[in-house]
Amino acid sequence: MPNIADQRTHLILENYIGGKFLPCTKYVDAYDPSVGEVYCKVPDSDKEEVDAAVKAAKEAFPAWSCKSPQERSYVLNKLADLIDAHREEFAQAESKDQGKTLTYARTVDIPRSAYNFRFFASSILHHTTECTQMDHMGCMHYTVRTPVGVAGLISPWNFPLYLLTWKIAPAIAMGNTVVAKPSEMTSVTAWMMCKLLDEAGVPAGVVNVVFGTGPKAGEALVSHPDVPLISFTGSTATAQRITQQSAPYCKRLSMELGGKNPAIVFDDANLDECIPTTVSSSFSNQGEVCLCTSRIFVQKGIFNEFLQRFVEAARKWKTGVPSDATANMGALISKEHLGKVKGYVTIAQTEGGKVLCGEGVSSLDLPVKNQTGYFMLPTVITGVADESRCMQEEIFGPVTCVVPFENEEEVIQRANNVKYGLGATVWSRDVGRVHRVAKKLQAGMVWTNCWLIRDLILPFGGMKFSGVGREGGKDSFEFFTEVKTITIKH
Ligand SMILES: NC(=O)C1=CN([C@@H]2O[C@H](COP(=O)(O)OP(=O)(O)OC[C@H]3O[C@@H](n4cnc5c(N)ncnc54)[C@H](O)[C@@H]3O)[C@@H](O)[C@H]2O)C=CC1
Ligand SMILES: N/C(=C\C=C\C(=O)O)C(=O)O
Repeated sequence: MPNIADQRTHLILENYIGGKFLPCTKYVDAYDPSVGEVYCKVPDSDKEEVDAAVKAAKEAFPAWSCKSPQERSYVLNKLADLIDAHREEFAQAESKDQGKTLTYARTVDIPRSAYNFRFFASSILHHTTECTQMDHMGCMHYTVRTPVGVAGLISPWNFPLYLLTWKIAPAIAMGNTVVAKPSEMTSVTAWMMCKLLDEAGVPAGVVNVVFGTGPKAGEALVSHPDVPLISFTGSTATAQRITQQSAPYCKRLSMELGGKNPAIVFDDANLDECIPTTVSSSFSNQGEVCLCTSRIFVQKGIFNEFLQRFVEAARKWKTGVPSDATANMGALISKEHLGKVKGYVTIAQTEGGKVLCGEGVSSLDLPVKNQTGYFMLPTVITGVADESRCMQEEIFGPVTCVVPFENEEEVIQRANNVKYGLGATVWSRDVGRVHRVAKKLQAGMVWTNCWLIRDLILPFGGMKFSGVGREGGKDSFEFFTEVKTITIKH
């Protein structure tokens, strides 16, 4: 396994098709966001490479889909063990490729990537199907589930290995074969994972990874007639494009998209818990998490106290080089993305907002070699109207807005007043209120008095423009399998 952090020349990735690493004729550049320099060449795959990968996946399907759940489970567990055994190399690579802190990659991304395989290795052993009796007709009905075929998996750059394995693991556990396309900006850990597949016992062709851009490799996969199912995580705009492109083939789609997630803080909230958790929910992973809080509604009676304590805590949330063990936040993914996120701070000011800390208020303290990196301070804004762009659009960076509210009915209506519906947090000691509010919020996931505690057995996904369908436990089982009803007259 190469140590990416020690790489002195450009790393050159290869596609992984039919169990073989294959060079490409063209490449795109991938940057190290902490210095703003190219360090990796990623295959710029096109239809030809995608066709070859789909062919390999199609050929591998009959044998893999006939294996027992126990056999597939064994392979998935082995792969999880191998990722764990190489956890440090993976974490170093993820941090360099994505800009996130090494601590975050070590404690979140990579352990959870291994766990994705472990979780679906176990869950595939415990699924059951339905059976009903119709004695008056002398028959019984039951259902069977079979894998769908070649799954097309498209993943983004914010949790490169974690979100890719969140798709690969259930797909192959259920007996599908896959063609995956990671983000062209963060492809390294997917390539490293391919190096472990053979040793884990994944037969050639079961997992194929084609690297490249969305418009070329991504669209070739989406519009391939032999790929009946697409699981996608990324932006709403891309999801709309995928929906259009796959429409002629009536593909099965699962879409996990953006968010504009509210935190609602009632006046009886435990601020000692709420403030550090809301700082973390706003700025974790540089705010590059679909579930990050970006609108904080605080009840009027505690608004001033909350704001003062929240800004104080945000100022202590340290932006630093990814290897700095004391840093809470590393670099953003790209120069363009940094420009976009900073642009929202300017927009907020033109819309009457006041920047209380972060961008434009304090300056960054970074080593000389990192001054060309894509860093930004955690930024808190207040004084913006609900209709302002910062309160409506997904920023996907370390920028959050804090605004006051009067009462329960009003805040529910205001929290729901966006096109997204992914996650929300509610802070209150009143159990009745928590239940009422959680039920009325238009969000796929509501955390009360906490944030982002996950049980992978439960549904994950959003409503409105935040997604189509759910994944996790039973939902992944249903998405990655076809159901058939069989009737027997006895
Ligand atoms: N999980 C989430 O909610 C994420 C949301 N975003 C949002 O999206 C914005 C743009 O980020 P991008 O990286 O450009 O996201 P994106 O949606 O363009 O990219 C996600 C994946 O889709 C692929 N892709 C792009 N166009 C495609 C197409 N036409 N057909 C098939 N695949 C395609 C990309 O190559 C990548 O693998 C971010 O600023 C953020 O607001 C980005 C990443 C993750
Ligand atoms: N899907 C995303 C995050 C998932 C986090 C988790 O499972 O804990 C995203 O940011 O796209």
